[in-house]
Amino acid sequence: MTINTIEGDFSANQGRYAIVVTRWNSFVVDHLQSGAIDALKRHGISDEQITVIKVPGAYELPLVCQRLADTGQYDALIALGAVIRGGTPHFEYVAGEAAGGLNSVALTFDIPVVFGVLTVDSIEQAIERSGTKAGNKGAESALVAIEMVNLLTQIGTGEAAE
Ligand SMILES: Nc1c(NC[C@H](O)[C@H](O)[C@H](O)CO)[nH]c(=O)[nH]c1=O
Ligand SMILES: CC(=O)[C@@H](O)COP(=O)(O)O
Repeated sequence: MTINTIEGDFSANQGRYAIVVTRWNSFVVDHLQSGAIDALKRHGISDEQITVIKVPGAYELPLVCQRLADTGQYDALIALGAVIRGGTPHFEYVAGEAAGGLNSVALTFDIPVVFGVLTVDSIEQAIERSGTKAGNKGAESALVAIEMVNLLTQIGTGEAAE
């Protein structure tokens, strides 16, 4: 007996991708954005399939992603930002609300919302994760988006099984 396996792949360059990018900490987030775009295009996604939206900070990501998801015009959202801990508990609130809000959008609108928001303790950690020795979380997020679009396409809506 062969076990049925369903998994996303990178063979199909389908889908419409919105990359939602914060202006906060642009010195690293801009590198996340370029990494994400490069990864999408290296996997066959065309310029016409990509839309970039700029928001003030990570706290604004969920609302804008909610509005984008509600349009029905995108197959995946990639949320990119960098929340860098300072001297007060503000980090916890910004990072926590961004993560929770983005997950809520994904579940509410049945759309992949990839969490590409760095949550780090220092600028050095942010730099390491935006294209230097710890990779580029923007590029990684783009690959997650492609895989999820293909996976969910394969799973379907379940209507056909009824
Ligand atoms: N400190 C960081 C912020 N703070 C700003 C908030 O995201 C938000 O724009 C403001 O509270 C107004 O609603 N944002 C980041 O993305 N990264 C930070 O390190
Ligand atoms: C993540 C933040 O909001 C943080 O950068 C703010 O810094 P501080 O906690 O020193 O006000």
